Amino acid sequence: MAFIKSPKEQIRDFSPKIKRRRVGVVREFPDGCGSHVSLMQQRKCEDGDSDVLTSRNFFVKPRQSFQNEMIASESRDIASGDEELKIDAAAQMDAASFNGDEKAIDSRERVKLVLNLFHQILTNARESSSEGNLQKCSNAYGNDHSLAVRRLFEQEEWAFVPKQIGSIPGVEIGDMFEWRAELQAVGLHHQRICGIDYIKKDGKLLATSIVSSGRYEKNAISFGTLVYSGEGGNPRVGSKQADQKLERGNLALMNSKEAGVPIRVIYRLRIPKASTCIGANGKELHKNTLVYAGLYLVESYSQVRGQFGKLVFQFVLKKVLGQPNPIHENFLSRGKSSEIKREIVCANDISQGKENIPICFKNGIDVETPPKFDYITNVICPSFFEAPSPNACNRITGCESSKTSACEAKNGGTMPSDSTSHIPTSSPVICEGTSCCKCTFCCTNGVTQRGIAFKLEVFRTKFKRWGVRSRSYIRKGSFVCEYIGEVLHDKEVENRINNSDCNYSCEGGSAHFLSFAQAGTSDVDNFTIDATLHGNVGRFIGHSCSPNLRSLYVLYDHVDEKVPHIMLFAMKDIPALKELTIDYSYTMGKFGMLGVKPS
Ligand SMILES: C[S@@+](CC[C@H](N)C(=O)[O-])C[C@H]1O[C@@H](n2cnc3c(N)ncnc32)[C@H](O)[C@@H]1O
Repeated sequence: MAFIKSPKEQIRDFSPKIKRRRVGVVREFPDGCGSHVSLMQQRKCEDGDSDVLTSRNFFVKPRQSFQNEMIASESRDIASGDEELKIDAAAQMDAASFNGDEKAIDSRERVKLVLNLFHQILTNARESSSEGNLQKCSNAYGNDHSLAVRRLFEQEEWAFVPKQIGSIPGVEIGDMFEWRAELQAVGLHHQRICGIDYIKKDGKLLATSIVSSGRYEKNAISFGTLVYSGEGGNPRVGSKQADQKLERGNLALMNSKEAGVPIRVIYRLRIPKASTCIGANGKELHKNTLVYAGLYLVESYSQVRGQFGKLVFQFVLKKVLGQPNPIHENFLSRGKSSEIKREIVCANDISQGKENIPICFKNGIDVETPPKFDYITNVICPSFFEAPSPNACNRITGCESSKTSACEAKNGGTMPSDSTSHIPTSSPVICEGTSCCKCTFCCTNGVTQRGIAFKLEVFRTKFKRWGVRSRSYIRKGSFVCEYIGEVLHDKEVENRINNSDCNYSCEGGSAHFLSFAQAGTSDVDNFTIDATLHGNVGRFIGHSCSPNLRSLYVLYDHVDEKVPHIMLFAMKDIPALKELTIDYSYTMGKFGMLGVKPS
């Protein structure tokens, strides 16, 4: 478990360096929540998270065998006359034949790399298609996706994952894909057209994975249960109307039921036009997205008369318990209007064009309209605060890595980020590349400076007024938003609350303060961010005892650790439409939210 810290390390990371003087306001959160969080509870919060970045061994497959399998596998999709023969050849290749040199690669990184390579190859192939190359190859291999997968495995032998039963290392529940070829590239499902994939083990066909595409009669109604129609005899996918036979995929599913073998299930979602998702490859996905939903067991099967009067196999699959839902189930329901559609959009963009991505306001509960406040995208510093001039930085010529740069030195010798996220770090403050670096935007360390990258929306909750959620899947570690408002001395906040008119007591008792204490500061130097009158989407983020966001202190436009930017990051993978929450308590991440008690 790469990033789970020992209790000692957590104390070092999170405990305030100074004892903080309390200001005269009271934190407000549900009973039993938000009070002192013990270390064990903190650990539980973090442990509850699936740590997908565990290293596993990865084996390299010999070139000859994977090529045979690819040829057999693709031949089946292209459906030639001697299909049966080739299927058997493919099925005989099972996970056991997977031998070769051993190479330790982090499995999650491997999956990301494979997808990147796949897209790179696809792009290159498309670019060269003007010269007619792609056309020629497309004809030979099926289409450009097949070609890209094939080239990927030819060029990068290690990338090939043979057909196997069970989870694929590095692929997580909720991972999203745009094309079937991507499933093939990462080893989730090797069939490009057929919904059922299988292997032959000890002379028996066993299903490895299925893609529920909704092209057959029965649709998924929930992630817990999938009613899946067998293959064959479906004119909608080009075959002749006929009774389905207990052979190939159908036989494999039946055998898997008898053997109690788990099957990977991939759903094709019907994502409403207005929403977006971020796929495992970091791309924004729109509709027909494929999502990996986890392992399922065939519970029963039967033969029923289908809509064309022919016999159809129906398999009922149940999700293996203990696995999370990959995404909001509304995406599965079709035909009837979902909760999401019934919501009224109160404002299309509360940021009024100030954010990269519009932030809309939705209310499906009552007739309340959005509260009024001034939307800002930069913290407002008090008049007495003078942005200190950054320390001399030796990274002045551009993006080349320099072990001695001020940023790296401040981050303990490394940059704790890749191009989209910050990895957990023991450094209390992350230095992202100050203005002196002159490479703020091209460096991978400029994660938060690029602004909000997910389609966030403010929505009406049942019990705590407004909350924030994302319409897209957020991967663990991703930057979500900054908490923005006016930076004030605690004393000033206290005054504002005591002398407040409606501004600090209206909005149903909601308060919008976030206070932080820093090492080496005196009481006089304690600051609070007040987002009551001026703020951003962060002011609507609710409290939870098991939050999905955490804060990190980030410096980029100055180096004054007293007033860092408070950046909120996903501490776990967050399915689309799940409410985003932070822990308001003081003990997590050295900051706390102060709320006014509702009258
Ligand atoms: C930063 S605001 C969050 C946005 C707020 N819900 C709103 O409608 O503006 C903090 C306030 O939200 C409410 N709140 C946040 N999380 C809550 C929770 N888990 N249970 C009840 N109220 C909560 C409290 O009124 C708190 O003072």
